[in-house]
Amino acid sequence: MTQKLNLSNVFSLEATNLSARRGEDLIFEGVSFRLTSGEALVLTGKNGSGKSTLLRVVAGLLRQERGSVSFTDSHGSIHQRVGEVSHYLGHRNAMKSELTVAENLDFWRRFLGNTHDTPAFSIDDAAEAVGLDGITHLPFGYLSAGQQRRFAFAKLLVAHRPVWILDEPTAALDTSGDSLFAGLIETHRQRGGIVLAATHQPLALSDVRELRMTGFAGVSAGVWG
Ligand SMILES: Nc1ncnc2c1ncn2[C@@H]1O[C@H](COP(=O)(O)OP(=O)(O)OP(=O)(O)O)[C@@H](O)[C@H]1O
Repeated sequence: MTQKLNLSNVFSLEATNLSARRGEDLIFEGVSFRLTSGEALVLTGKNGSGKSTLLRVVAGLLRQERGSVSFTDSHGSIHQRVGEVSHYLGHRNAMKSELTVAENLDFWRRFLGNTHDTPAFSIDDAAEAVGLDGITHLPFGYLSAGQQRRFAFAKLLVAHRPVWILDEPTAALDTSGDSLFAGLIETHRQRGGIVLAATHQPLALSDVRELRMTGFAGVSAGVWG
C-alpha cells in the first residue's frame, strides 16, 4: 500500500502479554502486538475463539486478566485508556431505533467530539461516504440490516479517532458494501490510522497482518500472529 504519512505524526498501539477471562474460563493468554500508523491487524479464528473478547479488552470495555494495552501519540505521550482514542464498532450498531439517522449521528458527533486536529465528516458527507445519502431523515429502525450497518460505520466518520476497532464490520453487507467499507478503512490507514478488526469474511485490505485466535485449544500454546 502506498502511504503518505507525515513521520512527525506517527503513533502506535501496543498490546503486551494480554490474557483475558470470561466467567471462569481463560480465553487467551500471551497476546502481544504492536501497530504503527497505517497498519492493520485482522483477528481470525473459529466462533468462540476470543476475537470479540480481545477487541473489547483493547477498547477498554473488558478488563484483562494480565498484560497491558497502550497508545503512544505523535508526541511520544503514552495513553493507557485506548478507548479514548478509538472507535469501537461492535456486533451491535449502537444506534437508537426511534431516532432518525441524522439524530443518531448528530448524537455521536457531539458525544465523541474530536480529539485530534483532523477534520471529521459532516453528517451528510458521512451518509454519502457509506452510499446512503438522502435517507438520513428516516428513523434508524426503519432501515434494512445492511443499511443500519452502513450508518453504524458512518459513526466512525463523524468524529475522528486514530484507532478503529471493528468487530465483524461487514456483517449484513452486500458486495458493494464490502468494497465500500474496505475503501473507507484503506483511506483511514492512508491518513495514518490504525485498524484492529475481527472477521470471518476476508476484508479486501492490503498489507494486513493476521492474528489467528485459537481459543481454548490454544491457551496452553499461546496465540500467535
Ligand atoms: N459473559 C461471558 N461469560 C462467560 N463466558 C463468556 C462471556 N462472553 C463470552 N464468553 C465466552 O468467551 C468465549 C469467547 O467469546 P468471543 O465472543 O470473544 O468469541 P469470538 O471469537 O468473537 O466468536 P464469534 O466468532 O462467534 O463472534 C466464548 O467461549 C464465549 O462463550
